[in-house]
Amino acid sequence: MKNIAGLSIKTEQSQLYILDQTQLPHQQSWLHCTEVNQMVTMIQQLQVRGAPAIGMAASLLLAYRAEQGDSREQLLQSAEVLRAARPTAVNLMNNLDAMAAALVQQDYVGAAVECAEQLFAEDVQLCLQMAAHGAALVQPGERLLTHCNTGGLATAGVGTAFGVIRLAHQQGKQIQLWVDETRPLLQGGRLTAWECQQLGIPYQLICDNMAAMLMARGQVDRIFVGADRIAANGDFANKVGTYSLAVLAHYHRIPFYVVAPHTTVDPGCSDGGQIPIEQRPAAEVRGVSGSFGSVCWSPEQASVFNPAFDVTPAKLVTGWVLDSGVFEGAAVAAGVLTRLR
Ligand SMILES: CSC[C@H]1O[C@H](OP(=O)(O)O)[C@H](O)[C@@H]1O
Repeated sequence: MKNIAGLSIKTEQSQLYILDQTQLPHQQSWLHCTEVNQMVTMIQQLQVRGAPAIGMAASLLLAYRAEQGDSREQLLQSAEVLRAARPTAVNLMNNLDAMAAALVQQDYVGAAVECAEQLFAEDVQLCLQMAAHGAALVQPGERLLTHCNTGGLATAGVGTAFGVIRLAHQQGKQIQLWVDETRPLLQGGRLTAWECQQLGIPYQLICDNMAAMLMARGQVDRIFVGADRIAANGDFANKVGTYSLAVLAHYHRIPFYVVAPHTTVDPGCSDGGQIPIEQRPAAEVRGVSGSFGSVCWSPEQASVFNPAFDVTPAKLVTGWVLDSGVFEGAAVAAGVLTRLR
């Protein structure tokens, strides 16, 4: 396996390393990953996270196991174990489907390694294409808002929604960025803020419940969010809190865009009601933990509802920024998303 250098995933001398995102922004800790169950834990604990990144980590782990001499049968079984790690991000399933197709070839070791490397390289390019299409929508001086983390930490490349924002900044458009902290796991406050610091993007961190006031004050010009799975009709699942942003944007007539590669579209889901939504541990809502320590601020017996994602209906979306272009309501209603692959 050749050397690969992503912001949160890298291979060196055929060994796989994952940047532990639960320790960011205060600690950069690279974890050496060699085992399937270890990768499952990393995905489930969001040490590696983000729809494309999850898929890349899983496929590269399988390629590593192939080079270690695992049999075809072992590798196909490992792919099924990895597939069950998290249910919503369809990129995980798509990557594992591609790896399974490679594993039936006679030289399954070489095919698995080549497939994993190609998937990574493809996502790098898809990110650049999404960024170009999306940044063209951004007018000079706009105040943008984003939710969760959709940058290099969540992908193999520059990101999805954050890749758009990053390129608009690099194009000198003088954008300002509102960053939703994104409770409960704070992907915005910890990870997007960290990526903004690395890139010199002017941002202000807000609690999720402050977005409405900013929109009411006319201080948000455009919203870009990512996606974990897009249904055939354009409904999409994304980090919980996205739906409320979309409703607010609709009410305040603010352009609202979802940014994702075509590998996040699931033609098998006719609408958002068919997207499986991951339910996560109660402890994540009762308190918080990370490199800064941990604290539980709720009664330990507090009953908790903790869906990792919510579904935004297509009717609330201004446009879908994909690697092949920007699509608006009529095209999506006509089924364009199902003809992209
Ligand atoms: C570029 S996809 C990022 C996508 O994944 C995040 O979820 P999680 O942090 O739970 O993996 C969030 O939904 C982002 O939009």
